[in-house]
Amino acid sequence: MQIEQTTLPGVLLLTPRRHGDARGFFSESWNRKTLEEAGVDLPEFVQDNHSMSGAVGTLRGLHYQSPPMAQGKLVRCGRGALYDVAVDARLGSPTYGQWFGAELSFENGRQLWIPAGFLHGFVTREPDTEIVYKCTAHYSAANDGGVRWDSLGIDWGVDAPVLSDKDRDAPAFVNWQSPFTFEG
Ligand SMILES: Cc1cn([C@H]2C[C@H](O)[C@@H](COP(=O)(O)OP(=O)(O)O[C@H]3O[C@H](C)C(=O)[C@H](O)[C@H]3O)O2)c(=O)[nH]c1=O
Repeated sequence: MQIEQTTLPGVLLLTPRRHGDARGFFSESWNRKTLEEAGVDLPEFVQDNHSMSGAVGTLRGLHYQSPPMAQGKLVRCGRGALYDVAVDARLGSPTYGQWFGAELSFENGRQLWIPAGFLHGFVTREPDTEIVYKCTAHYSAANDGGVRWDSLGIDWGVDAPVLSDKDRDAPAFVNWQSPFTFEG
């Protein structure tokens, strides 16, 4: 397991080992013990999500769930490729409003750990891209929220993404009141 810090303390890039052979490969995509032995202690996961986006340039985000249903997410790409982004939304954080992005793909096998208190979004780089991710809290429509994808200067690599109506109508970051506070 390769573990990399990012420019946002708390957000980690994880790359599980792949065992290749003539058939292809095998990889333990999630193993709590492996991470704990490497000094990474993630919260309990209670829900797995899986979405597929057909068109290149489909952008889902920037999303969050407000407390007490805030979600940490361990994100990976099951098919295709995507650019995954986390934004620090914790009021009082030294990195408040800062973002980090990484390409996650079937080929590179990389995963992004995004703690609760961060916005999450991604844009697809290949057709029929599938994202799978583990969440530390169950879905709660009442706590579901979003911030406009283009209101933080994020370099998504796309000018006119495919968006849901919800994402198209989301508030700009500057006009949004974060429900999260930095706890050191
Ligand atoms: C998130 C979620 C959605 N749904 C239902 C609600 C809607 O009927 C339908 C599509 O939901 P939505 O348009 O919110 O899906 P995404 O745009 O992919 O949203 C997700 O994408 C970003 C990148 C995230 O990190 C979040 O997990 C989530 O906000 O699935 C559920 O039944 N359970 C769920 O956990």
